[in-house]
Amino acid sequence: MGSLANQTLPTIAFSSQNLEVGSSSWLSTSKQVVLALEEFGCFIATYTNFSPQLHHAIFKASEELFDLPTHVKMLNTSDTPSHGYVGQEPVVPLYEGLGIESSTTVQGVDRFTSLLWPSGNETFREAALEYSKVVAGLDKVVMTMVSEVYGIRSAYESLLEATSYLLRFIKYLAPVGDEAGLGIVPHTDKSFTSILHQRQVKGLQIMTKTGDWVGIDPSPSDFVVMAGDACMGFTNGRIEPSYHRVMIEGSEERYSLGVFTFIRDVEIQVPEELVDEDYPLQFKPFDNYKYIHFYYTEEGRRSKCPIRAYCGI
Ligand SMILES: O=C(O)CCC(=O)C(=O)O
Ligand SMILES: [Fe+2]
Repeated sequence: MGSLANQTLPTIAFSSQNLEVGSSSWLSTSKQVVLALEEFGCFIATYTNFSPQLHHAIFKASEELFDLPTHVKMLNTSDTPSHGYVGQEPVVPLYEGLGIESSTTVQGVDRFTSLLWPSGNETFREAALEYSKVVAGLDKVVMTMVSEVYGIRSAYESLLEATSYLLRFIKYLAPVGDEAGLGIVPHTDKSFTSILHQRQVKGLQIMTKTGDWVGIDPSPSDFVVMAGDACMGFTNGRIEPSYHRVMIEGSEERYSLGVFTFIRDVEIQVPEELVDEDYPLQFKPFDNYKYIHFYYTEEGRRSKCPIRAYCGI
């Protein structure tokens, strides 16, 4: 238990062949997606719509962002915990992150860019918007597949309309000394879904149902697609969120990116199709953002399964 297992997560390729909704390869990929999410809460997606140019552009933009003085980065504030600038935290001293809310919209990206670069930064702006849109496209494909397999397309489509995207830029310092350093504590995301992308330096680890940590190697075309706590509340417990952490080794800084989806202004409710004898109703309707605030209370922090503590039946 707790060791680093020599195991790999399922890898699923998303190419022009299986992206055609309703085609036979789309259906078989959908089943693979659901199996992977039910077993691991996540999987590795290789996405052909993602170009190496965009990979380079977004990480160059990230370096430029982190090179700004700390007092400028701290301008990135938010009403929602962990959505704005986080850095120099005693529990995770290697971690630094910034977030763009509504990052698939011109307004969201413009607001962030002009706050940090008052005289503008066109290359950053373009890379952030393009990256968010491409990754949001992958998220939509994945969740449409899940909703098709579960027979809940219309329930998912209502949530899709209310989806808000948060793009987080993350940087970890190299640990001092030879020991691996904790980059981010073991946790599940408070999101509906999360899509992570890493550059060069590995560090992301996922816990399997047998309690082993599995490391995920970075690749320029790979994304880690994860279910968050809100997805468990929607799927009536069928898909459990992925428990993960970051351990940093070696002398290189690590850069990663996360696109997190959250459902805004409408309550997440278990579709009636997902309630049966095997899965009696497990969650009351809940608000994704109120849930985040609950998580940051004493009770939320102490709870072993905060989503059940918040709205479990
Ligand atoms: O840096 C990573 O790869 C993971 C980040 C993460 O888990 C998070 O921001 O919630
Ligand atoms: Fe996470």
